[in-house]
Amino acid sequence: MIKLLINMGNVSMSYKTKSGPTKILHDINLNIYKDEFVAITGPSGAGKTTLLNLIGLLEKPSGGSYHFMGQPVSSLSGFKLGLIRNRHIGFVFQDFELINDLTIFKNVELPLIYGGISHRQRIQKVTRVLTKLGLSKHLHYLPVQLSGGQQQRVALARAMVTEPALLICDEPTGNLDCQTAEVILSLLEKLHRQGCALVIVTHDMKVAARAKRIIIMENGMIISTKNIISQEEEK
Ligand SMILES: Nc1ncnc2c1ncn2[C@@H]1O[C@H](COP(=O)(O)OP(=O)(O)OP(=O)(O)O)[C@@H](O)[C@H]1O
Repeated sequence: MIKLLINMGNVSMSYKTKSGPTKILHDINLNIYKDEFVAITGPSGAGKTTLLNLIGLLEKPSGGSYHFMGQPVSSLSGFKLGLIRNRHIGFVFQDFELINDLTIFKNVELPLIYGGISHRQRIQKVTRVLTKLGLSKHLHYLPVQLSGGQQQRVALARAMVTEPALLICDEPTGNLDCQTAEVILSLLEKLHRQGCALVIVTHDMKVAARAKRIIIMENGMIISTKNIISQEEEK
């Protein structure tokens, strides 16, 4: 198993705008290892989601080098990136992003269908993960029939079902009340203890403080990195 999941060297990201290319991320240097729990925080517009999209292989950097599990991202095809995402990365978003006309079971089954997993194994895996998250009685419900916290647990189940090496969460508790947010955070921490690397974008410093390392962004740059265990400023 490769220990270094993410290796970014001087990564930049530009978007085309009417007035020409606009650089959103500058000189991002970042390593994330397989046993890490990292929070990314910073003001609105700092580039957190853009960085998360790069980490999660949803977009390719405009410059610099990015290796995911040792593989150079810029030279991989969209198809290959899709396979890596399906196999190794789970995503959880603020607004759950469940498919509203599919049952809970089918929502969670989807990444396994894309991954070519057999019908028998899919039933086992989906039932197991939904039971683990306390949703065994809701397999045939539609997302709208569940509370926000339950929907986020379904989203978490969908992200976990492929047993990814890395879980990427964009404001996972942003739409939840404190108590429900705590349930989701505890589940994420449990997943991390079981060996899944976590990267969370959050505005909430109480959420960020649960991580082992906090990365603070401003104006498209990483301005500081704080290691929570040693309380030591690295930069
Ligand atoms: N597709 C795009 N085209 C052009 N500009 C973009 C695009 N996506 C993001 N941006 C710009 O990049 C900057 C960073 O956006 P990003 O969403 O990464 O910030 P953020 O730190 O996640 O903000 P927030 O906390 O408000 O979600 C913003 O100025 C945004 O307008």
